[in-house]
Amino acid sequence: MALMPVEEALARLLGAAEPLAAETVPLAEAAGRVLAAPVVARRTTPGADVSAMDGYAVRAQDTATIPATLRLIGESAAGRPFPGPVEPGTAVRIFTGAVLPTGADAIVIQEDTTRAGENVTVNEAATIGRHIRKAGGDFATGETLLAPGHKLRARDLALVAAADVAEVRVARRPRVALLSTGDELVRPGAGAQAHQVIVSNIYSVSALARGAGAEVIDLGILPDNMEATQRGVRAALDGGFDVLVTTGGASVGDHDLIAPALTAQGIELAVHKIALRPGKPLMFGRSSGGAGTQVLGLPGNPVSAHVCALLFLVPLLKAMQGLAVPAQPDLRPARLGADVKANEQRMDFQRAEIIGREGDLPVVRPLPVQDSSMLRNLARADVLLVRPPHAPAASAGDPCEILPLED
Ligand SMILES: Nc1nc2c(c(=O)[nH]1)N[C@H]1C(S)=C(S)[C@@H](COP(=O)(O)OP(=O)(O)OC[C@H]3O[C@@H](n4cnc5c(N)ncnc54)[C@H](O)[C@@H]3O)O[C@H]1N2
Ligand code: MOO
Repeated sequence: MALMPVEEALARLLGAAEPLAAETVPLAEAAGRVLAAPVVARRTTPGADVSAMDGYAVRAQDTATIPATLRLIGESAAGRPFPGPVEPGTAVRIFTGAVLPTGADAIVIQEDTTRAGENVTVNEAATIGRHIRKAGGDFATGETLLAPGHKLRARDLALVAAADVAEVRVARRPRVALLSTGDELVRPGAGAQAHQVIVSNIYSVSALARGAGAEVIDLGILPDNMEATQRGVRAALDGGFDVLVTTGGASVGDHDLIAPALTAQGIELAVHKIALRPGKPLMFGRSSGGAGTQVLGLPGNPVSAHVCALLFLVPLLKAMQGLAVPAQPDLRPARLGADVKANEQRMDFQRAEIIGREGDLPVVRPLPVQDSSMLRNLARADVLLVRPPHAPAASAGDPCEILPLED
């Protein structure tokens, strides 16, 4: 059976992504949020010419012949400017960040002076503008500092604050609900027996979603019966979430109920089964009623769920917040550190380790176990080695592509 290419599935998913409404948040809560409006400076910074060093504000021409002894007439400290002008033959004691007094055109650092009471002797000639930060040298009132679609990083927050902007317009956080399915599933620490399986994939999937800016709510585990699955899915769709992520029950077995349950809720699956390993049973649809929840059905196998969340959920959440998202998986160049076999029709994301570097490129080698239920190698992997559909066999040293595992 021909499976949908990963690129097409991603294009359908991102094509259905609608931008979230904007909200205003105080700067202290804005880290990691995506701007919905530009940040425009509300002040010029520095607000005046200021000293960059501790020393003396002088007229440079007074120091043309050294040593030059000047009369101290006052002090300019940060927040307490000196009121009067610096006349010829005088100097003002000044500290880092303090406003340059009128008349002065240079700073002499204190290491280059000798102080004697009310006089200061300058031992190094000053040049005009030396150690002075000009007014507006950083930015000026009315300048656009950050554009919409920009994710606020720690350093941006300092810039926004310095621009006298106390709150920012950002995209609302996507609200994501997680629904696990499977009679065999129990919570970690709840005394799982041999025939049971511990719910693991939701922890990695929620961490990825939170890392992409979402608020995540775990709606629990549904048993493998149609009625309960229908009820659970309906309740989740009524919850007003932006995205519903289901895990498990995505494949073709008798107990794989997610696709029929979604269909019964009127959701048309725009994606169902893709040319991806791990992650073939991935499905995606959008509920037409209410909040228009996007539904992403992830396979139960925890490696498959994680890879699908990286490839699909993370870009979807970013796009909803207004971030620019590549139309294709964001692959990076690398070199093979081992021979690899020819690939079949599914794009293959193999857990791999970085074993060295060749020039700028990492050299990567697939880990020996690629089973999509095995978590130790996923945790151990440095990257995913990507093998395109129908790629021929390749040798150590050949170019290849990788997908970073953490954002
Ligand atoms: N005849 C076929 N069988 C299967 C196919 C196929 O095409 N034809 N596809 C296989 C592929 S590929 C995958 S991947 C799996 C995924 O199937 P499901 O999404 O239906 O997942 P389940 O059957 O519910 O579970 C699979 C496996 O994962 C465990 N699981 C489920 N949920 C969780 C969870 N929240 N945390 C940890 N582990 C979980 C579950 O116990 C199973 O062991 O189907 C293949 N079969
Ligand atoms: O594609 Mo499944 O995800 O092989 O394990």
